[in-house]
Amino acid sequence: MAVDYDIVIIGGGSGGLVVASAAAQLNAKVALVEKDRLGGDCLWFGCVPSKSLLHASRVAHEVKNSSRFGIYTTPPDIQFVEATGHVQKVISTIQPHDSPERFESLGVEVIFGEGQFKDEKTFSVNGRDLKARAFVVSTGSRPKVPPIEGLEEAGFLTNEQVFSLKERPESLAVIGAGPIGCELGQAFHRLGSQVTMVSSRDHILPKEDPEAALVVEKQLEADGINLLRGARAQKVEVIDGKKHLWVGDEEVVVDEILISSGRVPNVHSLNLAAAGVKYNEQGIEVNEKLQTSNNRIYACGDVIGGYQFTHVAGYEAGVVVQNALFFPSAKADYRVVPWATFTEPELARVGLTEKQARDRYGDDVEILKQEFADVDRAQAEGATEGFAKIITTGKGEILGAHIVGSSAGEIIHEVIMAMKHNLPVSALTGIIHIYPTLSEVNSKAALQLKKRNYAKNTQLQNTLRKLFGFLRSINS
Ligand SMILES: Cc1cc2nc3c(=O)[nH]c(=O)nc-3n(C[C@H](O)[C@H](O)[C@H](O)COP(=O)(O)OP(=O)(O)OC[C@H]3O[C@@H](n4cnc5c(N)ncnc54)[C@H](O)[C@@H]3O)c2cc1C
Ligand SMILES: NC(=O)c1ccc[n+]([C@@H]2O[C@H](COP(=O)([O-])OP(=O)(O)OC[C@H]3O[C@@H](n4cnc5c(N)ncnc54)[C@H](O)[C@@H]3O)[C@@H](O)[C@H]2O)c1
Repeated sequence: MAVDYDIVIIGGGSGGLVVASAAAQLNAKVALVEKDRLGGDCLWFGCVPSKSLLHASRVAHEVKNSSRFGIYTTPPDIQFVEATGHVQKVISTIQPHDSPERFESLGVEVIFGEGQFKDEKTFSVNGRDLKARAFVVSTGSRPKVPPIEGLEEAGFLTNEQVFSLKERPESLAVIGAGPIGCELGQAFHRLGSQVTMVSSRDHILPKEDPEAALVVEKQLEADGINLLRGARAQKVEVIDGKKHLWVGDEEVVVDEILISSGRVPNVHSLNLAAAGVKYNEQGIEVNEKLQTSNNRIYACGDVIGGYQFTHVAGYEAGVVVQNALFFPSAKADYRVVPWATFTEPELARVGLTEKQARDRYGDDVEILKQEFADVDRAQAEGATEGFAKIITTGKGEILGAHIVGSSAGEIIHEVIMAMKHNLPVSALTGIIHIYPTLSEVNSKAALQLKKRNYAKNTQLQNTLRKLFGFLRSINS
């Protein structure tokens, strides 16, 4: 039986919008179902507002600390509402790119509504039954709220409310020290809130290289953030308008609580069972072609768990477009997935950690670590905290990289390029780096393998010693 659409996409965020625009530009018949606004978390409550707020907070910090460069100012007068005004301005400048009008102009039928699967071949929304050759579920994720006694009654913020606050909370407890907690904790603290961060682990950013995460942790504490490690909030109570939070033996009294303790996939209202789509707590189960247990239905982005980043949702969307519109042969390849946490200093990563590398490659692992303090540009800018750590095999195959420091999220790209194209680490010393740039941290790290191998090669050293001796002896 004929169907109306080549592809019906459910969820118009980072993943769904890429599928929609690519499919429409390939002349497929496309419908996009969105329950709220196009743009998803990244535009409204995620990447865009968080990076805009972080920038404002970084400026405040720079002004406050400018005396180290001989620039004296009065303490900055931070108008919080104007800083969040900057955030909203950035969102509205970017938003037209994700607007219904733009997608309609590409030929996408945009349907606003929250629908459900009726059966294995039908998605029903606003009383209409949509039948398609393929469906894509890209409904994203939402904040996971931990079971803390009294939290619901006391009220709390998540990333969905925090960017539209009209007043700065004078004090803020941040529950969870992953990327959301660290980025927003630092931003609010630098904009004038007194921040207490509660980390269930002994260190912040537990998914990162521990040594690199420690550099960020030290900066958060140097900023003045009160970090409670290895602790969980148990109870909240509102007393005289303040939120009293019990964390182990400590009682923390704050104006607001921000929850940043992980994400849950948006699967529940879709009636996935009717479509034969399996899911678990992490999200929808997919194979490497991003097909669900119903091979006509694909899924991508946060809703499949895994790497929850905008650029990964976009990458997966590309795989889905190929497979859903044509023959399903493309496989998602996660060998080289980079990301960054945009605190100051930034922490960027690609590939394996030191531990993962040692688990897989045993003793055949080299750690090439270069401190920013030995990079001239870092000295010039007073940005000497941090390092680049490139992990390779003895022969120089790049297994991973962890850069913590100023602009780490930018600097890491040449390592990503080398790794993706299977270039050895020597490729990073084989190009001329502009002097003085922070990117020299990569070539300096990479050079260490060459030096280390030369230091081990006593035969070559002796040969060269003899050769130069001979050349000197015949030089008249
Ligand atoms: C505070 C914060 C900061 C972040 N910073 C970064 C960053 O700097 N870099 C980065 O790469 N990633 C960042 N992320 C992660 C990034 O936002 C997500 O990985 C990305 O948005 C996932 O894209 P997605 O398409 O899966 O979901 P989304 O972009 O969230 O899109 C899902 C869409 O589906 C819609 N939807 C949900 N349920 C239904 C339904 N039943 N029917 C119809 N529509 C539905 C939603 O309304 C939404 O529009 C951040 C996240 C947060 C929370
Ligand atoms: N710069 C970026 O790319 C960026 C920024 C923000 C978010 N993100 C994405 O969003 C995802 C979600 O971020 P997140 O920070 O919410 O989640 P996360 O899962 O990465 O970190 C949450 C942390 O909270 C801790 N935690 C859980 N319950 C707790 C409790 N009751 N008390 C104290 N700590 C508790 C967890 O152990 C964990 O370390 C990230 O994994 C990332 O993929 C990316």
